[in-house]
Amino acid sequence: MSSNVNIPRLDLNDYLNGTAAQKEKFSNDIGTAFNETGFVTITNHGLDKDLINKLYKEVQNFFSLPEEAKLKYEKVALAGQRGYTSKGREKAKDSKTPDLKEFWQTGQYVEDGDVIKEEYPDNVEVEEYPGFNEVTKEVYKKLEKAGKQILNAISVYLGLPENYFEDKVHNGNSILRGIHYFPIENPDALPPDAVRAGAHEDINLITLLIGASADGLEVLTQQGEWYAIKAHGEDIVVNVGDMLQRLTNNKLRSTTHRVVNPPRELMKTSRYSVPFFLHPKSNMDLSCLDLCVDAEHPKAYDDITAGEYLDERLREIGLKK
Ligand SMILES: O=C(O)CCC(=O)C(=O)O
Ligand SMILES: [Fe+2]
Repeated sequence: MSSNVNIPRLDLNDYLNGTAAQKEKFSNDIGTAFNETGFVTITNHGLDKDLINKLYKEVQNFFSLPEEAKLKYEKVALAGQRGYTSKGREKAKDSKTPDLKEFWQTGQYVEDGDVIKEEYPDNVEVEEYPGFNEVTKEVYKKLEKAGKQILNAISVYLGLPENYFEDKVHNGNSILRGIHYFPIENPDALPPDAVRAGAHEDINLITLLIGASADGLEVLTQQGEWYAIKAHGEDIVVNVGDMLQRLTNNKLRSTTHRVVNPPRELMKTSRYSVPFFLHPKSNMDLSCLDLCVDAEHPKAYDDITAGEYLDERLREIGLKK
């Protein structure tokens, strides 16, 4: 494995409360890493240890419910965008075999009277565990806030106004996803290509991932090697998604990543993780930014809105018919 993989550990507090020099360094470091590996880890992101522990406890509670109880919350007609998605439904874009996971999705809470609320399905509430609904809401709001702060830093790196994304992500179509990679009782019965999460790129602008309960996340480096991400304790992992790669005409990279199966002796254990997929509103124009297009970097993508792009991608991963 190559040793010069640039996945820096950055302190968000440097950007928010630091000196002008610390702020500038944060923007440059995150921009450079997003240009090279597409991944960073972030400390001081606004979620404390107790909140993260509570989140994992509630996520485990929910997935421990019997399958019939969970299926009450499955909304196939909503393309899994809210509530529960059962085992075997989602696969990576270029894969035929579904991922070895089940998940829950919480969407935007529009609480300021914005008419955009009509565009979004209501969130689904878990009756058995009221604490699940409370903690997912709190985590959604805190990760959304951290995500907006990170987008400000990226805007500065790109030479855009610091608030470039503000109106585009306000009440945006972001999703908090609680994932359970379930135990495999009989590994020999698995299709040979069955993995926890097949190699993929995220669809959205940026993803903020709360440290998973076990190893397994790997990123594909520019040298074509798989590199294991190790997040320390409460750090979050932040990566670029395809919408930001498109907008920046490939200046920021949406890096391929996957979640590998555990070694055989750990196959009967669960893995939990909670990514937050930060999306803009559906009307955001994802046409490549003029300042990312020049003779050396000709425009690589057709113009599209975020809403059109999301529909295209949900079809490719099997969630939308
Ligand atoms: O579970 C993880 O560590 C990553 C999950 C992921 O990449 C995704 O859901 O897009
Ligand atoms: Fe991902």
